This record gives sequence, C-alpha cells and structure tokens, in this order.
Amino acid sequence: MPVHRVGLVAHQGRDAAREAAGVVHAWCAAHEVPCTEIDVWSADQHRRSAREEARAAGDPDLVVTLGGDGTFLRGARIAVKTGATVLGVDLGKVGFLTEVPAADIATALDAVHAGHAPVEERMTLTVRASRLPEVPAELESSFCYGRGPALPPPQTRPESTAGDGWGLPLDVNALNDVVVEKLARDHQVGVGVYISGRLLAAYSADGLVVATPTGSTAYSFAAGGPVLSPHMDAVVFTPIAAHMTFNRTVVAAPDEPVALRILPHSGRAAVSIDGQLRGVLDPGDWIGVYRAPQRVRLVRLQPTDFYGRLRERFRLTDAPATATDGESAPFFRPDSCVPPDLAGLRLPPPTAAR
Ligand SMILES: NC(=O)c1ccc[n+]([C@@H]2O[C@H](COP(=O)([O-])OP(=O)(O)OC[C@H]3O[C@@H](n4cnc5c(N)ncnc54)[C@H](O)[C@@H]3O)[C@@H](O)[C@H]2O)c1
Ligand SMILES: Nc1ncnc2c1ncn2[C@@H]1O[C@H](COP(=O)(O)OP(=O)(O)OP(=O)(O)O)[C@@H](O)[C@H]1O
Repeated sequence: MPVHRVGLVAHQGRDAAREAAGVVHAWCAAHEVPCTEIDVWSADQHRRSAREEARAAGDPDLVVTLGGDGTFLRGARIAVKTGATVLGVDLGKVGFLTEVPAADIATALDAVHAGHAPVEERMTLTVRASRLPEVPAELESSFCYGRGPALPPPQTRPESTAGDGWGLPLDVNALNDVVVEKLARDHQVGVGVYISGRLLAAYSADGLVVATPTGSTAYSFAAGGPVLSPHMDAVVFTPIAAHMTFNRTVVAAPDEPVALRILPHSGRAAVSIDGQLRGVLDPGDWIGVYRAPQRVRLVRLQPTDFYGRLRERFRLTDAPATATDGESAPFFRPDSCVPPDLAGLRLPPPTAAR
C-alpha cells in the first residue's frame, strides 16, 4: 500500500532528529506525499488528545518518529487511534522500540511505500475507571517537569457504554504500561489487586505496574519482572517495592483483566500511561486494566530480532566461567531446509547462520 500521508513526531531537542526531519520532508516532497509535523512538546500549544492530534495532522496512515523510546511512545499513542503504522527511527539512548537507524530513513520509507516492509502488531492495554481521572493543577508542574506540558485528561471512549458499576471506558491505549504509584515520598499506596475479578492480594507498595509484553522490558523489568516475547499477548502485573513477602510478578492471560482498588486509608496515587501522568486516584477509586482491541502496527525492515536486541541493548554479558569453555555463535540453526515439524516456528533466516 503506498503511503498517503505522513505524520512526523520529532524530538525537537536533538539536532540529529531535526536533521532527520529534513530527510523525511525531502522524501515526501519527492514522492508527492503530504507530511505534517505533529508538535507533541511545546508549552505554548494546548496538548491535544490522540484523536484530535491525528485529525489535526490530516489522519496520516504512516507516523514517523525521530527520537528515542519516549518519542516512539508519543507517536504510537496517536497512530493507534487511526490504525496508522509507526516507523520508529532510532535517535535516542536505549532504542528498544525504535527500529530503523537514521542512515536508513529513505530506504525504509521506500520499502513502506512499495508495500515491502513487514508490519508487526503489538498488543495494547486500555482502562476503565470508577470516575474520569484528573490531574490537580498543583501536581502537574512537578510531575511533568522536563517532560513537556501534560496531556489532557482522558475522556470516555466514544463507542463504549458505561454504567452498572463497570466504570467509565477511557479513550486510552498503553503500548508499554499503566502504572499506579504513590504520590507522597513517605506514604505508600494500599491497593486491592483483583485478577479476573478475584482478589489476588492487598498490596502496600511504592507502585503497581500492569504491562503488555512490549512493556515487560521497561518499568516492569526494572521492578524485577520477567521479559516476555512481544509476539505474545499477556497482561503482566508487577508490584514495585511491595512491603510483603509475595512481591513476584503474575503473568495473566490476555483475557484476564487486572483491577486496582485504592484502599480507604491509602495515600493518593498517580496513574501514568506509557510514562505520561494521566490522573490522580483517591482512596475508594479504582481502575480496571485489560487488553484493548486496538494494536500498534510497527513497520519493520526485517522480522524483529527481539532476543538479539535484548542482548545488545541491555548489554547482556556471558558468564565469566564460559570464557574458557568456548565461544557461543550468535545464531543456532543449520543452513539446510527446516524439517516439517519445525516449519511453523520462528527461526532466523538460513543466511544468519553463515
Ligand atoms: N524505573 C524505571 O525503569 C522506569 C520508571 C518510570 C517509567 N519507566 C518506563 O518509561 C516508559 C516511558 O518511556 P520514556 O522514554 O517516555 O520515559 P523515560 O525517559 O523515563 O524512560 C525510561 C527508560 O525506559 C526505556 N524504555 C521505554 N520503553 C521501553 C521498552 N518497551 N522496553 C525497554 N525499554 C524501554 C527508555 O528508553 C528509557 O531508557 C514507561 O512506559 C515506563 O515503562 C521506567
Ligand atoms: N519533542 C521534544 N522537544 C524538545 N525536547 C524534548 C522532546 N522530547 C523530549 N525532550 C527532552 O528530552 C528529554 C528526554 O525525553 P524522552 O526520554 O522522552 O526522549 P526519548 O525520545 O525517549 O529519547 P531518549 O532515548 O534519549 O530518552 C526530556 O526530558 C526532554 O527534556
């Protein structure tokens, strides 16, 4: 499918990202594809909801992000609302989500335009809440310091229904995670955690993360959670600094919702979605987090080498004891044809073994 319109989300604080924006504009001009820059940052402009942002940019079918993982998450928030694909150009520090090196932008755009680039779909989470979340003005400046102006409070999803105690369906999608965290340094949150409607435990903790498999390598990982393949669907629940013996992650099935109910005498809690503060919960409030029907569509130049990326970006080191045991080749697959019983499995291409 040829590209009809590009939306460009660039990290404006980075020279390399501004230069790369020039390359994208030049490619678009040469191919007569309209390109709109989407300002997700400047303080003098009112921040829009993802739907409004997409509409104002003319509903692009391709969103190109120029920056790191944070910039990619900002672009994905917009793209997921219209089903646009996202091309993440790696101009950041970690680059777990970004795929394409800056030198390959034009090649990548050519591949997408010609319909040759594979598209990979990633699960997202959405939220129902006992009430519409708000961020008190006095908290906004301290929480959003160094992150640009806050996003507007989430609204209800246009197509969904509310009521009968099931809460308000919020118009949000998380590619990484929904995080509930303490607001005051010295007051933990007390939260009843329900999986599939059943009480797992009441937690006293610094915070609680509900992550997608994509988000399993972000905050959930830093809090001690496991790495999940981004090719799978699952709902990952990880507590942060839980003051109790059971502090392990629970990996729930994709159709098992996780509800977090703030206990009556808990401290207040901040709710962040993909790292952006979206609301504050008071005791008695609750949110339910569950798999969304919308998926983020990522452009790949080749099929993702997730484990190679894990090794490279997290700088995994081999056990020192193996130094004298011999070398491990980077790939493990014979060069010959795949036998029928292994045919459906994800394996590196035969050329990788050479
Ligand atoms: N202690 C922590 O590790 C911590 C604390 C707060 C938020 N976060 C994460 O930051 C995310 C938002 O990212 P940001 O760049 O706007 O904030 P940020 O600048 O605070 O980045 C946090 C770090 O997480 C990395 N990251 C983001 N998504 C990732 C993923 N899926 N896999 C591996 N690493 C990933 C980023 O590259 C960055 O190094 C949130 O979704 C949350 O998961 C992590
Ligand atoms: N669009 C932007 N315009 C200007 N400054 C930005 C923009 N996005 C982020 N910044 C600045 O860069 C810092 C890093 O932001 P963020 O972590 O979201 O970037 P990133 O795209 O994830 O890149 P990195 O991988 O380097 O973190 C922020 O604290 C902020 O000061």
